[in-house]
Amino acid sequence: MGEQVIVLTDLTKQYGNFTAVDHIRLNIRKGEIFGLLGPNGAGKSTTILMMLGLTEPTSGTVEICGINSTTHPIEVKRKIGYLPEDVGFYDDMTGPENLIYTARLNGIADKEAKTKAMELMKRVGLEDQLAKKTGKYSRGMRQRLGLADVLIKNPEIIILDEPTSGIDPAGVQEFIELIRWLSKEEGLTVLFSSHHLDQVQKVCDRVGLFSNGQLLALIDMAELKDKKQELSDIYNHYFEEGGERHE
Ligand SMILES: Nc1ncnc2c1ncn2[C@@H]1O[C@H](COP(=O)(O)OP(=O)(O)OP(=O)(O)O)[C@@H](O)[C@H]1O
Repeated sequence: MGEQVIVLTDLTKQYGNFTAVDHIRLNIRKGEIFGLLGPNGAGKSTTILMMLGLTEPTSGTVEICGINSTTHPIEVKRKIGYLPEDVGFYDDMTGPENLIYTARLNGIADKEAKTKAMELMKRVGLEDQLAKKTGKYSRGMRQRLGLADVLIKNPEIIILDEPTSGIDPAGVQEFIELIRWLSKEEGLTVLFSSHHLDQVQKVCDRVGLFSNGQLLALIDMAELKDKKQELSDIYNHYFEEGGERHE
């Protein structure tokens, strides 16, 4: 059993009488790629917001690398890099200029920022785009730069929210390989929130199936593979077409 870097204990969020996240208990190990899978409104984003310390739980706790996200949100933000679905850049600046800007905001000295920016451009496969303004980037290039922008802060955990939406199939495949490589080579813990079963199946080590604020199932992808099952078999066991839950 590796070190637990994300520990959710009976995590609950209510909006008035509505329960968006319902007593979630979950431990995620260092270096794991963990998928948050579930239909719209399942509670994935609310759970992520509580991990980031941006929303307070109604009850229960979130600990990130042993730090409580609710009481110590600033410390937690240093540990987590968050890539939203649509990342914003300064469009009239190049990729490296955008990365250096982020590095400066995070207190990284100029010389180191420049070196790291160039290293990361290479690592995310944008070494041929050094002089291009980000306003002219394709969607896939923007997501790659988004990943570099998250990594320049040296996070221990990265949270990717629907990171492949709008990218073509070849771009998706490359992005998935990049995520796997980062997790394997750098021991980075990755949370991958998505509706895409096929992508979650390809990239994740374990998957949590969310519905109506609850964690319905925890799926170990290696075990699933051994049993020659597909993630869709499990998903369809819980949901009918259109996201309705089986009784
Ligand atoms: N600020 C809020 N006030 C009231 N209800 C909210 C608020 N934020 C989220 N909810 C509700 O909580 C539930 C869970 O939403 P959440 O965004 O966490 O789901 P999700 O799984 O991330 O869905 P999606 O895949 O569509 O992003 C939804 O029913 C949503 O309408």
